[in-house]
Amino acid sequence: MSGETAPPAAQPPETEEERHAREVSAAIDRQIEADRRKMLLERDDPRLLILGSGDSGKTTLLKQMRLFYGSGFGPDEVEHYRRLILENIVNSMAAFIRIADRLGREIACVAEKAHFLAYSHQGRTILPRDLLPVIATLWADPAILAAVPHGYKHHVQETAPYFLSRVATVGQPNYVPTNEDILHVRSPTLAVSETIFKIGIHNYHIYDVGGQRGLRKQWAPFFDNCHTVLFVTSLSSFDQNLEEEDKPFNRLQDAIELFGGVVNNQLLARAEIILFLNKKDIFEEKLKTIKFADHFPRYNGPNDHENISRYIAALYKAQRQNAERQVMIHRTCCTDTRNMEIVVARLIEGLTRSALARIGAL
Ligand SMILES: Nc1nc2c(ncn2[C@@H]2O[C@H](COP(=O)(O)OP(=O)(O)OP(=O)(O)O)[C@@H](O)[C@H]2O)c(=O)[nH]1
Ligand SMILES: [Mg+2]
Repeated sequence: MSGETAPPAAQPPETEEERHAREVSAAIDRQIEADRRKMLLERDDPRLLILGSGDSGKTTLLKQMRLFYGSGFGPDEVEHYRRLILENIVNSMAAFIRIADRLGREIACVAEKAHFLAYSHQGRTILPRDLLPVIATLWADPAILAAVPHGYKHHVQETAPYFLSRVATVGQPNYVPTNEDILHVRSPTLAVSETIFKIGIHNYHIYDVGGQRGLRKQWAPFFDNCHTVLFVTSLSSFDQNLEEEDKPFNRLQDAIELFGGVVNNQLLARAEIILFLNKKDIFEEKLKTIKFADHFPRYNGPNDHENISRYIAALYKAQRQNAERQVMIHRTCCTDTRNMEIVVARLIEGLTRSALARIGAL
């Protein structure tokens, strides 16, 4: 052996096809590496799931967060909400007329009733000018006002009086809904949405789901990697039944059982659980005329909101199989920006602390 190494055999030149394959493979490797880096970077982003039954205020909570941390509502969205407000006005007035009729209450403004009933809003994006005083007159009619407290039994949107009482203004063709109006619009969520806010050093990923019974099977894929569940529930639903069911089923009871499924779910075992007892404004108003014990006969305390909201909180907490599991509770009115500013600021402060602890920065 001379110790010399033989020169490497000459490589045949790369064909056009091989060069193309090599470039494609390198591009795939680069993409995989970019995805891996993105995943590592995003792995510690706080992920929040807003869960709860339909109409409890989940999307309204998200709207408040968008006002505080996002860029608010763009012109197309505002226009979308303007149209929904008009639909809400027409549908709820039609429902109140039906309820007044069913109650045997005679509507005094006969001509306005006939005018309204002859109107069809289908395919329209504005209300005719002559309809605005008609609706305003009907809204002041004692028979319609008597129908309002019965609206919830007939699934009329709770925020209907907010818009009906301002029909002369919000019904104008050039009306631009305010943020407060937008917070009051009901538009059921049908598919899960993701919103990302940059707050401090973190990108918060927030998922808003549809809470109606038929939509809850969409939730589970989002349980993996969820850091925090914001479970939104309506205090005021204690005297209401679910809309979608054939048999009457109490909405508060449904929400409590739904909470049990979430708090005991193994995939969420490490997630923080924050419970929002929402719609405290409607709740307090209802308790002036409705006895809680008529709907929850086991309750034998006074009919006041402090005692009853404590009782309702205990019903939720009793769902935990692990009694050590922490559940932070906020009593909220999600349509009230001043109330929510404080609640959301405190929430984000806590979540930021948890997020920093997760990456070992605390
Ligand atoms: N008065 C009052 N109304 C509220 C409150 N929170 C939400 N609402 C209203 O309740 C209605 C339902 O709220 P959403 O946020 O759409 O409910 P959701 O939980 O997202 O409902 P789904 O999308 O069907 O699951 C809207 O008209 C809101 O304006 C509250 O605290 N007080
Ligand atoms: Mg929603």
